[in-house]
Amino acid sequence: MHVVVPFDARDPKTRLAPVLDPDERRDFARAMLDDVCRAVEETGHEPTVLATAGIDVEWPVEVDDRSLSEAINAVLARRDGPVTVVMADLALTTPEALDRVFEAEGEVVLVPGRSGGTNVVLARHPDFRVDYHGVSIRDHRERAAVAGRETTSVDSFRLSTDVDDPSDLVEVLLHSEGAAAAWLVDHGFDVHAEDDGVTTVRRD
Ligand SMILES: Nc1nc2c(ncn2[C@@H]2O[C@H](COP(=O)(O)OP(=O)(O)OP(=O)(O)O)[C@@H](O)[C@H]2O)c(=O)[nH]1
Ligand SMILES: C[C@H](OP(=O)(O)O)C(=O)O
Repeated sequence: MHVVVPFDARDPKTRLAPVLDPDERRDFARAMLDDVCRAVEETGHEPTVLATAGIDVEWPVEVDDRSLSEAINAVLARRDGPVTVVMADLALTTPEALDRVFEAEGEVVLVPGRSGGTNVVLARHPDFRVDYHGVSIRDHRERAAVAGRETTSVDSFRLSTDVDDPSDLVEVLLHSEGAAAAWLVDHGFDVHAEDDGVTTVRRD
């Protein structure tokens, strides 16, 4: 299985700017990338990082500075067999969660992200192409349906939890033991219960 992990190496995780400065966002994004790639590796597949610029990681890196969808579609167009795309911000990923995707049947297997995104795509049909951003889960289902492809959804808390906004950091602290969670702890983040919900605080 060809497993691609797309990564914005230049200015990642801009939505975390309220709580992390640019260097911290890069470091935290890299920690999440490491967690995702390691989980992929533990399933027995080697991840390829599809990055917007050269980066130094333990896994093969392909550099493509086109938009996310263009870069992924170029991979889908040139590969013969099935391709899985796993987003690099799935800090709660485990090998077991990924195995559920690899074992799911269907020509197109999708894991929805919260708020309309598509966190994992397994494309077994050679004609399937992605269209990320906006309500991409709806767009991907519609594309598959129009083409008469069978779509399977995998319901996974771990894989549906992408880390986009500051409120998502609670999930990393509570449910991950990987590099991203360790990075947050090292940088003073902690879970904090308030009257109106659970959030994070950052201590000096
Ligand atoms: N190769 C590639 N990967 C991208 C690109 N844009 C985003 N990604 C990656 O695609 C995944 C999902 O993207 P987003 O959730 O929007 O992440 P992001 O762009 O780092 O975050 P924001 O700046 O907050 O939107 C993450 O793994 C990103 O690193 C791109 O233009 N090219
Ligand atoms: C790339 C995008 O990610 P989100 O912005 O939803 O996290 C999507 O899944 O379409």
